[in-house]
Amino acid sequence: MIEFRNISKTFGERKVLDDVSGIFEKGKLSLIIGGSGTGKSVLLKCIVGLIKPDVGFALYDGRNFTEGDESTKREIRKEIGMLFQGSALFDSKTVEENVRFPLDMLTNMSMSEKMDRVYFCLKRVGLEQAGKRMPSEISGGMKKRVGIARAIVLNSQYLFCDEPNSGLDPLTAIRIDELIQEITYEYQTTTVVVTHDMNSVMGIGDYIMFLYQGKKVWEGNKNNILETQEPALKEFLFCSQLIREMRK
Ligand SMILES: Nc1ncnc2c1ncn2[C@@H]1O[C@H](COP(=O)(O)OP(=O)(O)OP(=O)(O)O)[C@@H](O)[C@H]1O
Repeated sequence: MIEFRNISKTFGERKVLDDVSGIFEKGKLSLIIGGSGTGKSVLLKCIVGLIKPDVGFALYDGRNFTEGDESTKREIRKEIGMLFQGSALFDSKTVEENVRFPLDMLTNMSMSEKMDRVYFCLKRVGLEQAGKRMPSEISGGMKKRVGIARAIVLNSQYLFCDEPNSGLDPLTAIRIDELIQEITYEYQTTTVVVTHDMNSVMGIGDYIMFLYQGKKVWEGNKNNILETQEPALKEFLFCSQLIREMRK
């Protein structure tokens, strides 16, 4: 479980996050949603330690990641897996080497132990045949799968995914969501997804936090989101003609 309290962040004159608190539970998929520029990525970065908030902190199963000592932070960092926007694979490394990278950097495992783990993870995402290929030789959906394999290779307790569906066709996007959902339930990870994608909101949102102008203005889940009376969330949800027609 990740709990974060009172997170605020200002860049120059602009308050990008204003006193945001919340809880992401273990074994569940938590989504951060909202329009462009509302602070979703900055919140994610504050929680994973890439940006230091002006105020507030994040607790990882009770351990303070924002204000804790270096050894606590190092311990938590090893338990975090990240799927970056655009997959962020190393173009000059094979699929297998990309997935192995965190093991090379952060463990003392032998090469055969590492390769066992790499192929276990590649198999889990359906890519055990693609280990020797280069990122340029595989599709966008496969790249996301490689990114997921790399994110879980350290047996991550906490999985963060920044726009995992961006640039994918709708069917591939749903397959990636399903894979993230399966992994969350199977390995009981605390999973956090930043997304705009309405299919994701309705398909995998065990918990949903809606940000508007840097504030959390609604929280709930996929089963009650369509009944919201929050004006900014209604505008976000029902902005497309298709969704308005479906709602009728
Ligand atoms: N390092 C930074 N320095 C200055 N301003 C920043 C920095 N990072 C983000 N911002 C600003 O903070 C605001 C929120 O950005 P953020 O990336 O969190 O938005 P977002 O909700 O993730 O949007 P999108 O969905 O478009 O990615 C934006 O106005 C952005 O320009």
